[in-house]
Amino acid sequence: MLSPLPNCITTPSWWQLINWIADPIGFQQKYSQKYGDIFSMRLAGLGSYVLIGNPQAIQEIFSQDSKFNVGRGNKLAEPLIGKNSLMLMDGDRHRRERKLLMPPFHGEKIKTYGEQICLITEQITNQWQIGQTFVVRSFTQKISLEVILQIVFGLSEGDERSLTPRAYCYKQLKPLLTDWLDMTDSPLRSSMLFFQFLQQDWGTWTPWGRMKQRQRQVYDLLQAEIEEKRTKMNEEGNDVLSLMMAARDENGQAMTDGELKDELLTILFAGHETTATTLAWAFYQIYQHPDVLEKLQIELDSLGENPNPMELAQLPYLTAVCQETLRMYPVIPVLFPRIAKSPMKIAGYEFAAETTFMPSIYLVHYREDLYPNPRRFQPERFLTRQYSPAEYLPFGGGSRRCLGYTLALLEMKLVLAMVLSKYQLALGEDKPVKLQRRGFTLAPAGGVRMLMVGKR
Ligand code: HEM
Repeated sequence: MLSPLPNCITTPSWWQLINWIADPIGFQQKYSQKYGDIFSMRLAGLGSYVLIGNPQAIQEIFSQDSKFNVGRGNKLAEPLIGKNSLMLMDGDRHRRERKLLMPPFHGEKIKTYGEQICLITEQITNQWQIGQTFVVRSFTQKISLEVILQIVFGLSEGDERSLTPRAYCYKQLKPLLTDWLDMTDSPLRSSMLFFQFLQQDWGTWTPWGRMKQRQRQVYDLLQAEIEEKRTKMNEEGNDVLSLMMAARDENGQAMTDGELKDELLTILFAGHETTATTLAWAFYQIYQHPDVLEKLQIELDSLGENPNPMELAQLPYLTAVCQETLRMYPVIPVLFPRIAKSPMKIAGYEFAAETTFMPSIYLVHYREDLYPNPRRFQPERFLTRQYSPAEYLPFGGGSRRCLGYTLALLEMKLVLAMVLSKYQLALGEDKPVKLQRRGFTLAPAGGVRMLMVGKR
């Protein structure tokens, strides 16, 4: 017999939704203390979700991937990334699309991006002045946007004197994208993503109208860029867009312009904020722990001057610092919702078809039994213990595992390595930095203020 959903939160569903939007971490802390590592919430207008912080149950979900629909559960993101996004696909279509998109993000290809990431970091940090304070999240956001524009979209400033169509597109896209993403930079402004009644396009005097206007402008620029690239298909093409345009599925079909544009936006949304925010947290933790900073600098110095990016990426302590940052600060606190296609048993409970499960990265990453003193930043734990995919899941798992995790990790390591080996920085403020919702992600409120003390 089917059981009712386990451990249902009893407050009204509209109240649960408001609390989920305002503070998803506080929400999960409160109810996991009350109900344990599996409980159910009801979000008004969105439905019921079973939140799971139990690694065995998550392992059961990962190992039965094909029994869930995931794309359908990501419907909330459709107004931002378009209906042709990988994130909204299921079944064979999802498998085919992932196969098309995967090669530029893995294997040999990824190695070629290292030099470019180092160059971008150098160009942006060269602008720092001694004695200057800056918001570290704005700086990491500049880097990660530049990485996406150059490596994924294949755009760059080019020659200032002769503004080519590509350089024009780059110049227009940069402020437009930043502006667009900043439209959901607080819980209140993010609420339009969750409440359908706020999604009214009544021109530029409504927040949603402004959002849609920016989106149309971005789509027009991307369309122009795709057409321009198509005329030069034989000449260039080390960027992800060129590789996507050249890719063919097993029936010899190329991606349509609509698919290309939606996938570019998906990559932008999935890859830009996430990496920038995680890097900001890494700086925050490293500069709060002088012993961690010292160990990192000794490790980096051991490679001598101008080390190869791939050597940097393999440093064990630097890797552990990135892993620990991703553990403590999951930018997306829960994985994509998994909707059961048919009745199923998870963790001993019988669930009906259409039950939606949300594996919680946050709940797993703060388990005392896996991570003793979970509130303490301790990179060493990753040097002494191995974690299974259901015990450590910053990039999700199974067939939906983050497409860009190799690029994200490479970018994190190289940016940290470049900055820590060249500059002396300090935190600009003593007070603890809190988490704040930014769209679908969680970011440091205020962005982490830092001071440029000098060069090393
Ligand atoms: C620190 C940075 C990042 C974090 C923490 C992160 C995390 C995640 C998580 C948790 C998921 C959901 C997985 C699941 O439900 O099982 C995901 C999916 C995804 N990520 Fe990332 N991500 C990061 C960077 C990136 C980058 C740089 C890109 C691309 C350049 C990217 C592209 C994607 C895509 C396309 C998906 C959807 C995959 C699918 O539906 O098949 N992410 N990411």
